[in-house]
Amino acid sequence: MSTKDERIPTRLYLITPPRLDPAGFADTLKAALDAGDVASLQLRLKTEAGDTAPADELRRAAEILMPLAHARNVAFIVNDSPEIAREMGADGVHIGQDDTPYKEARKIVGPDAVVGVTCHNSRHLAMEAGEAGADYVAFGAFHPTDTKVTHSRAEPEILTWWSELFELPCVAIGGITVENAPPLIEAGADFLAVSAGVWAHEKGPAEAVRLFNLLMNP
Ligand SMILES: Cc1ncc(COP(=O)(O)OP(=O)(O)O)c(N)n1
Ligand SMILES: Cc1nc(C(=O)O)sc1CCOP(=O)(O)O
Ligand SMILES: [Mg+2]
Repeated sequence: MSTKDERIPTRLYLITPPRLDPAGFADTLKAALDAGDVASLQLRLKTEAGDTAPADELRRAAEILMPLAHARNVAFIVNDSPEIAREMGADGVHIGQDDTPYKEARKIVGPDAVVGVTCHNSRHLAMEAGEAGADYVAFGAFHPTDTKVTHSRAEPEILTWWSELFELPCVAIGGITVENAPPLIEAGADFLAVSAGVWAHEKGPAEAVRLFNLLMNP
């Protein structure tokens, strides 16, 4: 088992606000991505009812936002839709337990794309996803969140358990802020997936990205 000092530093995985005007959001995104290291950006657009946004909305947002991410060496992940991920040339897709099943998603996006899977607080779901070929497993929610209605609560121990047993990266998600992030980093999260903790930070998204990076690369 590697000690904390030997570990590869945890990195930031940004998740877009669920509703946005891509042209109006572009400058905010550029400032956030220029403020520090960001591993990936997930395009997660939802209707008011919480369903996946219509395909044309996903397409337009990807057309505008993906080049900004790629210009800064930030991977662009599409949430929910492997078809849009493939069509737009995204770096991958994130699927939950109620989305396209892993095998089907992998067939659509191909062997070289990233496929991430929601595993809630389940060791079983994570081992199943890893066994199937997922590129990362996501555990959550670690804290209360207004961004998504959640039914599972994960504890930092699941990150330590995973990191000590498996090479596959693990992502922590759910209500993560600069203030509550340190125990998740310590526990072994390879990535912190954050939405409101960055976009709604009181000092602005760029400062939030800077502060998260201070935690991850002290
Ligand atoms: C990195 C990451 N982890 C978990 C989720 C949640 O996915 P899902 O359960 O499919 O819920 P929605 O995000 O689609 O509402 C995620 N998107 N990203
Ligand atoms: C998209 C998502 N999935 C979760 C899970 O528990 O699987 S929690 C969540 C919301 C993430 O946004 P914020 O950083 O604003 O809490
Ligand atoms: Mg989903």
